[in-house]
Amino acid sequence: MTEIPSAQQPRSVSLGGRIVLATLGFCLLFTLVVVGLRTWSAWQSSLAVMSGELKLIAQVYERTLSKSIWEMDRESMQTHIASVVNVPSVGQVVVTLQSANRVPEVFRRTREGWQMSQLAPTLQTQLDYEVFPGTKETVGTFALYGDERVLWTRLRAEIANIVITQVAQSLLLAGLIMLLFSRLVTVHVRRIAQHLGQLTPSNLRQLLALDRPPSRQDELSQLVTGVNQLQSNLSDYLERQQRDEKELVAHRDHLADLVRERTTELENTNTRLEDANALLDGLARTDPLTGLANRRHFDEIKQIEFRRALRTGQPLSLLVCDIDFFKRYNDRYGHAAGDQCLRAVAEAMQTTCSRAGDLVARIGGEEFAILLPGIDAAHGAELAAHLCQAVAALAIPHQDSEAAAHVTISVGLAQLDAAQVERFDTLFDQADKALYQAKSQGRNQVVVHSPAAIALQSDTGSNHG
Ligand SMILES: Nc1nc2c(ncn2[C@@H]2O[C@H](COP(=O)(O)OP(=O)(O)OP(=O)(O)O)[C@@H](O)[C@H]2O)c(=O)[nH]1
Repeated sequence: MTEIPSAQQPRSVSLGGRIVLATLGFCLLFTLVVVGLRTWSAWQSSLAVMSGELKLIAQVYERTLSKSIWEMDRESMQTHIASVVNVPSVGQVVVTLQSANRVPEVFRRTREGWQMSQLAPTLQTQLDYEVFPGTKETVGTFALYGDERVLWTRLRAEIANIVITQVAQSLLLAGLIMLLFSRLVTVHVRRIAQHLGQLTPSNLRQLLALDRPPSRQDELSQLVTGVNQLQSNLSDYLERQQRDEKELVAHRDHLADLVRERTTELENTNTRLEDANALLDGLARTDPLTGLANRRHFDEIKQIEFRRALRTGQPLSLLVCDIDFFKRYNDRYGHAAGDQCLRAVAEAMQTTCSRAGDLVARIGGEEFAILLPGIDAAHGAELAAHLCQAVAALAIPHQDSEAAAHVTISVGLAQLDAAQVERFDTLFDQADKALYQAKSQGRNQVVVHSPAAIALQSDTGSNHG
């Protein structure tokens, strides 16, 4: 799960807190507007009250003042004017006496600190005295000026009242909204957040339920339905995925088994083929009668050893052997006996030249070639002599041989002279010539090729050149 680093996380402000702040802001604005309206209204009603008061004062004092003026009772008039100006809402009282023959006389009484104002109401009324019933005489005018300070004092008291009630009202409203929002929304949103935070693939089947009447259908119930639907879909999807994964694993295992079986089969087949190939290869390189290497094998090895000797400078000797008077042997003892003789001679040769690297091959009817890597002519000649002795030791009777009473062989030997010989065939010719020489010298002997054409006589009693 990817977590947002704390440094990048925005500062957490609860939804309820935002609602409260918004409500308080709205209430403040509302309070300002209402306070303004109510203040204007209070001012208007204050003006109306003061006008009413002035009117009432005028009604109360009109008759007594008219009487005092008519009766010329100045003292009483002054007393009345003084008592009028003592009424709190009155700032100034002006009484003007009218007389037909005289200049109007003005009596003015002003409250201390009062100033003429355009805002405070003013009331001017005519003073009439009823001399006789039904006969009225105008004696003067009576002007009352309201005191603006009283208006402001009253307004201040009213404003305080308005502000206190309005603020209390707004605070109560904000508190109520916060409480309702918390109970109806915030607590459930927290529950949903907690539920989502605890969700794991293993508890997707545990559905979300809010602690409130199920009959309540609103945005929260839609959210709960959506969350549960999402969980259900996710759970189904995960189950399908797990099932598919299991099937996939089973298929994979089955496929692996098949591949293993097939591989084993192929390996067995390959092993059998390799064995068969090795067998065929062996057969292709083996002389079926004697079990020695055949001509083909000899031709392969001779090139390898020839090149190795040229490269390393190690000596390489070649023996070419031939059974003496073998035609006569066949003629006297029969072909099967001839085969038996060939097998016995071959075994004797193989036993004598059994050093690693020696190669004994049957290269013709009764002709054999022996490759002796690392062996020089002197050592090779000794080995050839041992060969002749080994064949003689077989004591195979040969009545028609002119060389001995038993089967004998003649051997031609040549050592590779790397300075002179460039092809193996040359070495073979040299050994073959030495063999020819051994034959012509009476057989049953070893002849080593050399310019002097040395012939050695074997221990069998025959001559060696
Ligand atoms: N039994 C048998 N005889 C074979 C085989 N291969 C060749 N021969 C015989 O070997 C004889 C070789 O005779 P020649 O080449 O005249 O030589 P040789 O009689 O040994 O006389 P020299 O070599 O001069 O001593 C032939 O009679 C072939 O038939 C074989 O596999 N089995």
